[in-house]
Amino acid sequence: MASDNNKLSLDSIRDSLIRQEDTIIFNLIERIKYPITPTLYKEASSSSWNISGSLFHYLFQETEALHSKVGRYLSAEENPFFPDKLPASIIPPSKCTPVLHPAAECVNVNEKILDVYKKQLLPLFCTDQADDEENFATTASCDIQLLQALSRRIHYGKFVAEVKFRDCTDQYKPLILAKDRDALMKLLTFEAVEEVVKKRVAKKAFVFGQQVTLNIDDNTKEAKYKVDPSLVSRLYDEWIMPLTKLVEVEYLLRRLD
Ligand SMILES: O=C(O)C(=O)C[C@]1(C(=O)O)C=C[C@@H](O)C=C1
Repeated sequence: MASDNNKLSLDSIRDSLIRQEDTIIFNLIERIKYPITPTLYKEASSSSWNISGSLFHYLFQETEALHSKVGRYLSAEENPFFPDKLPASIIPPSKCTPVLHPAAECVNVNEKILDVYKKQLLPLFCTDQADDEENFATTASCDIQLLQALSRRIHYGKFVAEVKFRDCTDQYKPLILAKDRDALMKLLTFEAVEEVVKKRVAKKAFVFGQQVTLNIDDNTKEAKYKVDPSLVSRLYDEWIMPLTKLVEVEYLLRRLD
């Protein structure tokens, strides 16, 4: 969708952001089935595993390398976490006209996303602090899928910014030329939209995280949810939307290069 210039509108981009909420919430529910598993993220040098860095880092880098070979990062919607380590794609690039300005390639906030994920999000969502040795690989695979979904959503800010720039070039141009970050941030912010996003993701977390049973008596029991809806709302409020807006500003600042 985001590679089709004709269909580019703020509504279509927002529809995609809404659909991506489902992916993020389902991936979050999958990841928090497992405990935090701190050993996964520790340097493996002290263990008998023959790798440098942590097991999580090793699996993530190898996963990205494999995905790169089959063309994942040729898509403007995908942004690698380890851009310096990617092998070339065996698939040729698409012949479609790119939607984004070429400077989009320089905007990548994955380092920040990874830092926030390990230091703030995992401790917030995973209530069990233990290790689950039997599920190291499965847990790390869940991390990778969730991080890729978060990264895709946050970097979608480039498409949002492109549409806003095309729709209101006269308003954006002087602010870009003046490199006025604060004014750009103000112009691209829609507080009413953000309020709706926060409410909708909480409702989705509530609906997707319910225990579904066929027994009518179970409805009277106290409901248990797989993820706390208020935390999902906070995830969007404190991390996902601010980082999306950061991507929007960074993209706009380069839009006239
Ligand atoms: O929908 C937009 O206009 C966006 O820029 C996306 C988004 C978001 O991240 O959801 C970010 C900033 C706006 O204030 C509202 C929503």
